[in-house]
Amino acid sequence: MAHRPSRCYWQARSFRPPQSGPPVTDRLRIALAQLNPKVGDISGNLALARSALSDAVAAKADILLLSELFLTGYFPDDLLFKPKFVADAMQAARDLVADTAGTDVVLVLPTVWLEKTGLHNAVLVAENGQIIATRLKRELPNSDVFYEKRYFVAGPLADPVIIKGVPIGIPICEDIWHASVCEHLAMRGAEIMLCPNGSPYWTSKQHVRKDLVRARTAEDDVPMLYLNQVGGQDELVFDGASFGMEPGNKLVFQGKSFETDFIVSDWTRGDNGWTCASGEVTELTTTDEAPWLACVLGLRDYVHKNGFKQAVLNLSGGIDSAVVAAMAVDALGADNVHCIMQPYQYTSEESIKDARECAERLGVRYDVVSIQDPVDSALANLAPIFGDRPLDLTEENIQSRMRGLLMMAVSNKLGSLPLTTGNKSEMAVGYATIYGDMNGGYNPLKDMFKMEVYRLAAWRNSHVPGDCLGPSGEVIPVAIIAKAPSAELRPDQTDQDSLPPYPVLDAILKGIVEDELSIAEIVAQGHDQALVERIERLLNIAEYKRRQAAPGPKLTVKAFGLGRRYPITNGYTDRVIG
Ligand SMILES: Nc1ncnc2c1ncn2[C@@H]1O[C@H](COP(=O)(O)OP(=O)(O)OC[C@H]2O[C@@H]([n+]3cccc(C(=O)O)c3)[C@H](O)[C@@H]2O)[C@@H](O)[C@H]1O
Ligand SMILES: Nc1ncnc2c1ncn2[C@@H]1O[C@H](COP(=O)(O)OP(=O)(O)OP(=O)(O)O)[C@@H](O)[C@H]1O
Ligand SMILES: NC(=O)CC[C@H](N)C(=O)O
Repeated sequence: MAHRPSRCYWQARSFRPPQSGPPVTDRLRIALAQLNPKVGDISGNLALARSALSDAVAAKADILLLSELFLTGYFPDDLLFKPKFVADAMQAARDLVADTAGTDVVLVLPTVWLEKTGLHNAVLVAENGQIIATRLKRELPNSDVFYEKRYFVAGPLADPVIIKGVPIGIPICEDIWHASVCEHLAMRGAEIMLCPNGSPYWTSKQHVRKDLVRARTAEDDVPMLYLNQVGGQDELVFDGASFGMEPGNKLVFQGKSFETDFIVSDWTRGDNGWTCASGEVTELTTTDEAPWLACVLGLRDYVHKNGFKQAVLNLSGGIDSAVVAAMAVDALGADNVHCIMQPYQYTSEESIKDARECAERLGVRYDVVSIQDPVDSALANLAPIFGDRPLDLTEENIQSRMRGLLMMAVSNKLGSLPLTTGNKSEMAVGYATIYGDMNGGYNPLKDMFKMEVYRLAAWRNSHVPGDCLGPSGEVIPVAIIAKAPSAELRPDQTDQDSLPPYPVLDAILKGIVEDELSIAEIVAQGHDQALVERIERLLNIAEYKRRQAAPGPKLTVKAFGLGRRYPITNGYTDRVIG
């Protein structure tokens, strides 16, 4: 059981600031810079940090905290294997440290740092142009989307750093997910904890973090300031939502979610430790708003950070492409989104009408490009090879591939980033055409089950969340939400010709993918055994498609991509024994 010091214990801690050290203060103004760094852009991130330092000076802050691995961005992956990259990041850190000269701000700078022991995920504490302390992350996360042990050496349990005479504990992100680091810091006299993070979003994460900090502050009787970064980075979205908490579950400030923020808080030492003059407590995002904002921020940053301004997508009159179009408008603005309807002989009048209506409501550029001639021409040219073989998926996939090809042509010519639209249910079972509708650079729905897509479409029709740029009102025509999903690749086709109803499919997939259940356990939930076995088979044999699929934002505890590494060539099948 974790050690729980009492207030008396707090007052009798073994560690006290040295008498010869800086004068002890009873007041601290602490600034947290909740920023959006770009991975690898060391000079751009340095400029952001310098601007934050100026803001901290202007705010008369005593301490400025930046987020984890700030100058490289979180997470730089195998860039860390390049000695020059590490050297450049360390030089930028030294340059930033030098900038603190002549200011009253102590900078707490998380950065990659090479020590005799190896490469570390570290924090430098800089005062008046000098590094006054270095602290090394002890708990290196190595599960799901994290693999820090591939790069870093773990640091030792360390003492607090004396900042303006106050012993401050600096646990780094994963360090607070285990009791021992904070417990040691408290034992050694820490009076305040400053925790820099690179903590990506997924369902309930904001509440999970609060629970953790509530536990640490209760165990150690020390307040904590939790700083997270913001922004999209390939498959991850960082949601910010930084906060401060005193022991006793007292939330003293709450920063913005999915937006940058600069939070200044005033702390005073009293008989019972440090307390904060409570600051602004912004509302946490709701269950519906959070995944929408994660998709919007992920999409916006993917487009902008990769040098694009505009996006293009194929708009079918179905729900998936309508939702992606709305997200793209929220992310980039209507002027920067281009939708293309590409009808073939199986495309219904209703789809053409619904696609146009959706585009008009969103205010985007909309073009209709028929694929009738190029598909028919391809089929005529292939006829000598196909002979008298019956029509099958081959002909359907040519339609899809023609649409993908033409969208890529528009992307090449106009310089817009192509978006793809396959939801998590489809991507799970391979219900998408490789090099066809799977074409595209980024897929906002990759980690969103189909029923969730419906739910969020209805929700977006009555909300314009956060800093979204799209119009208010019913941007997705209800006809699109109400109709049966269809790929329209042959007459009268619906998704349910090939798949079970989506509520059933999603429940089975959640069991297999997110909850790691066995087939027997899912059958015990009331699902048909033959169906569960079929879905598991489809899931496994579609791994090759997912491995070639566009990235998309992680929204759930288990997303396809970084955090779910399955073999493509895979002989394992779970079968109910008995
Ligand atoms: N292990 C492996 N490694 C690498 N490649 C592998 C492979 N196994 C098959 N393949 C290749 O993949 C091909 C099969 O995949 P693919 O060509 O995608 O074709 P396939 O998966 O057979 O068909 C596409 C599916 O997507 C559905 N769908 C739903 C909604 C919309 C759309 C749309 O397109 O708009 C499509 C459509 O109804 C159909 O069920 C094989 O012919 C083979 O070339
Ligand atoms: N006629 C079309 N014009 C333009 N794009 C199309 C057309 N048909 C399909 N697509 C593209 O292929 C994607 C896959 O089709 P799919 O049927 O899975 O999705 P959807 O039409 O958006 O939604 P739903 O599955 O609910 O019908 C679409 O999202 C769209 O990007
Ligand atoms: N950067 C980290 O150490 C992140 C790990 C931590 N488990 C989180 O998701 O917040």
